[in-house]
Amino acid sequence: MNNISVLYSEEELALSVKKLGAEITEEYKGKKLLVVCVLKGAFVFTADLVRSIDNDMQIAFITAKSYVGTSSTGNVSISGDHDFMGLDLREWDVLLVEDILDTGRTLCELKKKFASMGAPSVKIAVMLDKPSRRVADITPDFKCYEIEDRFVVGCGLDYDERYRNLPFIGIISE
Ligand SMILES: O=P(O)(O)OC[C@H]1O[C@H](OP(=O)(O)OP(=O)(O)O)[C@H](O)[C@@H]1O
Ligand code: HPA
Ligand SMILES: [Mg+2]
Repeated sequence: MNNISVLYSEEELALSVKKLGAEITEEYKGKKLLVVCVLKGAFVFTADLVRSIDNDMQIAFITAKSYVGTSSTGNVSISGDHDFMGLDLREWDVLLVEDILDTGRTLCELKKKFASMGAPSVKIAVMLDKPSRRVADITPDFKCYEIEDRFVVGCGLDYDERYRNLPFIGIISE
């Protein structure tokens, strides 16, 4: 059994997400916003964040996977609906929503992909940023928290597919 200690409680996270939502609302006033949720990890954060953004928007989903246990394989596999509901990406300002920016490999790949489809802007919103582990040159445009190099779980984040349902962000130790 793993030990999990609370890093951010459900209550503090909710406040932080609301604040971020207000910031994003300002940024996208008058723009055509396409929010892209990066599955699986971002499903909880996206559901909370979009309800704190007071703009017209559409929401799409894409799947990206590169971790086994606590290790990045270094190989990001992207799958899912690449048609984006038939939208012409050249008309949409894209906001990629992620649970965590760690080495940066996942978001680097995704940013390139959406830019290559002609989106006028591709920005990044993350719940957690772990800059000390970065190998790709990428920074978040919007973030709730910057964290140290610890493996975290909860609110969508998993350890071998477990703990995504925890309502808080926790640090796991074996
Ligand atoms: O910055 P990086 O080092 O690329 O790490 C961040 C990515 O890793 C996790 O996804 P994972 O590959 O574990 O898949 P999951 O979303 O299904 O959990 C997390 O949800 C991010 O998508
Ligand atoms: O700290 C983490 N926890 C869960 N998944 C992750 N994917 C990258 N970093 C992490
Ligand atoms: Mg993920």
